[in-house]
Amino acid sequence: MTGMLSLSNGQTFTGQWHGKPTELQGELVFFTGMTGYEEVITDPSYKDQIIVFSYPLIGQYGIQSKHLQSEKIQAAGIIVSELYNGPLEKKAVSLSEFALQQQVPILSGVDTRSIIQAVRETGTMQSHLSALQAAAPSWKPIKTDFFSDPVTGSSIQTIGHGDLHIGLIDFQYKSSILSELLKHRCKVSVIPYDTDTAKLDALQLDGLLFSNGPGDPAALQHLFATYRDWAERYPSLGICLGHQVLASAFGAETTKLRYGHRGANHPVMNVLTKRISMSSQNHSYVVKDDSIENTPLSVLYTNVNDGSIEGLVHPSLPVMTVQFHPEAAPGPEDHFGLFSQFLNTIKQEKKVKMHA
Ligand SMILES: NC(=O)CC[C@H](N)C(=O)O
Repeated sequence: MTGMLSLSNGQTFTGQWHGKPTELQGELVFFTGMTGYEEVITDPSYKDQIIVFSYPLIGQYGIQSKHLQSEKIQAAGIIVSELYNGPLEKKAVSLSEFALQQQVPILSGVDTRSIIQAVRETGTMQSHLSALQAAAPSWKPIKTDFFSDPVTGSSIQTIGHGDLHIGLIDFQYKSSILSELLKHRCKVSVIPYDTDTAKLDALQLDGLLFSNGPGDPAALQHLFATYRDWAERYPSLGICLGHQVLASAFGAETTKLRYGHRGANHPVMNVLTKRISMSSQNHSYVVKDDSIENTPLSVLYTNVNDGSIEGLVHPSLPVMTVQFHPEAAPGPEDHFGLFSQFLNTIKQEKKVKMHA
């Protein structure tokens, strides 16, 4: 079956449709990593987006549940140049089978280089995928607020055992972030992002990890004062959306990049050591450079390609944030050490308190 992708700048692309015939709209973003499609399509930060993969062959190793970042495909649609469907290792299901089960369409056989060029030239766009080759209906605005409804029905879940008890502030965390904490033998409480401060305090946590998440961090503005209070009282690490939210809580502003950073080889520099390392990234928004002066925070990491802010640190509190993904999944493991650094800081704080 033939399918069509229409972009809001008027360009259209036809390819082969995989899945039930349907049509849908979503923000079109591109991922440049050569591997890692299992992690990418299930990463909740890609919620409702249509992902174009720049690597020309996708599906080579099927889908294995251990790599998934959440219980389902979060992307609204998947676009690839060539789709591989087998043969595969016994344990793996094919990407197209997995997507079919979850009713997420794949468009293959498309000129992904031209699509990505269009996104780079026009910037992130609304796009329409259709099996019926129907023209796009009138464009809906891109959904960027995933946090306006209160979290109902979710409660605090505690997982694992260990000396340190970490609160994972849940903006729809990637499972690899939780696994990193569990690997370091932490007890982790997953805390809905709009939990009452009294409930959070009752857990007697040793530190907070503000998770990644979809959409615009400004959608959480109503909670910035609360997060600042938490970060001033608990050692805190922010990852991606968590970084943007903590920066905003301390007075910074965020803005949307033209087409975002999504890939597995984004070089970042530690401005103190001048050391450059490779990072995994998936974001549209960044903390605005000139807004840092309104905060107590200072820049610790910058992006080598475009100079944007990649990490912040508080001068006197144990608060650190990174725009990139230290948990990788997918991507380089250069920043796994940030988890031990965060946990060692907490241990030091605890010692200081014990002897005070
Ligand atoms: N991975 C994330 O946490 C993404 C953060 C935010 N939704 C952005 O696109 O910038």
